Amino acid sequence: ERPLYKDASAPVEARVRDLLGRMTLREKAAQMAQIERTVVSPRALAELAAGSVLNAGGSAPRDRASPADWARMVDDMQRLALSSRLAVPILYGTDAVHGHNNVFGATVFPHNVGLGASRDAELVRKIGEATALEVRATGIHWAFAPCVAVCRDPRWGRCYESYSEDPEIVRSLTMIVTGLQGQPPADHPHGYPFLASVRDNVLACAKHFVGDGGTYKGINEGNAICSPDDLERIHTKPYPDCIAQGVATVMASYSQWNGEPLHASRHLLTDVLKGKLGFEGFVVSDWEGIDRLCEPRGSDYRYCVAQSVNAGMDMIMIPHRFEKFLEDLVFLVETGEISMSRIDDAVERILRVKFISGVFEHPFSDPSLLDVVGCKEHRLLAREAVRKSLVLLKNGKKQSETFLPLAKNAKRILVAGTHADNIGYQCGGWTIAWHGDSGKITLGTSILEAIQESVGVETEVVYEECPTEAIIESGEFSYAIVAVGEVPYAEGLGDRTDLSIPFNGSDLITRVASKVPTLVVVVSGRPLVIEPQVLEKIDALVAAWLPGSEGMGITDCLFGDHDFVGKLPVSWFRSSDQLPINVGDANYDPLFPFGYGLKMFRS
Ligand SMILES: OC[C@@H]1[C@@H](O)[C@H](O)[C@@H](O)c2nc(CNc3ccccc3)cn21
Repeated sequence: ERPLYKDASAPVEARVRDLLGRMTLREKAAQMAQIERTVVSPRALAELAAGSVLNAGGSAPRDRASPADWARMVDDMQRLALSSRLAVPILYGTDAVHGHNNVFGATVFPHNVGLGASRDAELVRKIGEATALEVRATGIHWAFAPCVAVCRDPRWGRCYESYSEDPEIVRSLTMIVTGLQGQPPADHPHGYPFLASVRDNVLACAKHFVGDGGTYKGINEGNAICSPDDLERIHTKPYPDCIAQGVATVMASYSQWNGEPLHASRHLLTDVLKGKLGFEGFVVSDWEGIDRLCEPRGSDYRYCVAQSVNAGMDMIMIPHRFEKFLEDLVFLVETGEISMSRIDDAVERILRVKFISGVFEHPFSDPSLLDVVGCKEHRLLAREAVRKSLVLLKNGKKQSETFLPLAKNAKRILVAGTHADNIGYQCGGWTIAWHGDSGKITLGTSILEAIQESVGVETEVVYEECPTEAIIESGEFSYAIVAVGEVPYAEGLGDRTDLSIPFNGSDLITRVASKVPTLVVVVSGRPLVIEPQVLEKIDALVAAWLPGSEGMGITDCLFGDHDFVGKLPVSWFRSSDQLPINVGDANYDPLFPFGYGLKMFRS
């Protein structure tokens, strides 16, 4: 008769125990494996029954794949998994970290640093809801979000993935977990994974546990050197809030704490996260995260597997060497280096998440959701998020005068700069490609397009990415908007000690502002150096962070339809040699302090 684990009316823990009891050691080891979509095969899913699949940043069924292409791909994989001996469905995971950013045409929301400037937990929850729907539309069950790093040094290439340098802001914005997963009932058991609706919600992943944003000099995958108190007070701080919301998974950090790699830290993964904080979901490694436990990377894989699994790692994001992983893990258990009780704990956690996720009852995608990807309602939400993320840093050269709002019916305006007409630049990393890209990489509205859309018919908009002196001088412009900033980057590619405005942005600003009243919009993942002699020349300055696809959110404020509400979530340093500089430091002397943000209108 029907095995208990297939009975949806049975208690989850009974289903877990029943299924676990039926599994061979190899099947248990396979459940602990997460493989990349390009190594999926009938052997991997139907024969060996791998537990999970992911796509790396930028890895898609094809160029500009449609939501239906994505859903078909995931459903095909699921069909293979369901043909395995015990028919345990896979969980498919993806980095939907600012919308469903791998998918062409999906709504691209502001990156976390901009949401930190909004300080709006309810907005962030709604973004989670919208993102969950767009992810579900493509048949995907699990988002590797939110990143709850507390970035303490903006030289870090992942600074923009952090909501703030202030752990309290990060904590409040963990509300995205409730958006992604749904709201747990009041009596939901503490620490237990939760998913409200298999149709509308996706599993979340709090990452990267712990101290990813606290490494020395912001070096990516580096070493966080701090006391246990500081680790808890700053970096661990957001995790209890994620756990209280029923977060289903936690991803381990590539970084080390006082020299100990997180991927091999029994103290932090087991004693703290699972013990003290009571986390009952599962811990997943980062990409080849266990390989980094030996030198050369992955050379002694058996050692890497033993160290991480014994530390409390439950699922390994391998992502390619699946059969090597299987072989090593089975060997380690058979030789007693890893106990069967540790394996059972890991597999119980994985099965628990699969049962509460509803994937056993609803293993396939819901085609009725397909039109939700990039829908108008979500784009309006993203536009609202952009508005609320902007920080007004200067408005007028003298105390009395104000420069913004800009006139919509000006005779002639100059729009200039590398970031004025570039969707890729305004989306930043983790968009379509892993480290992002330049140009029309997805659907959206550039700053220039938003300006053209916002001004009156009589207004002439002159766009020059890099205007000549002649154009600047002869143009008779009412005012100029200069959009400059950083090109997209991800992870270590974004580690930088020179935080001046790239492409000689400061020179362009000076050339234009010397002749024309000028607003500067900075599009970046972090504060950039603005020299005093440059700052004094410009009439207004707006930090736009990495706003994503909805450029209209910027002009909504520039032209006065909405006031600015954003406040700096990070300290705006004067120069890189001040770093690290965080609110609360002694001799705190930023150009603009944490929490700073002007309004246009007297409220
Ligand atoms: O995309 C999966 C994960 C992502 O969720 C993590 O936040 C991030 O740390 C992450 N990085 C990679 C790939 N990293 C990598 C770095 C250098 C060379 C090749 C891959 C994958 N992932």
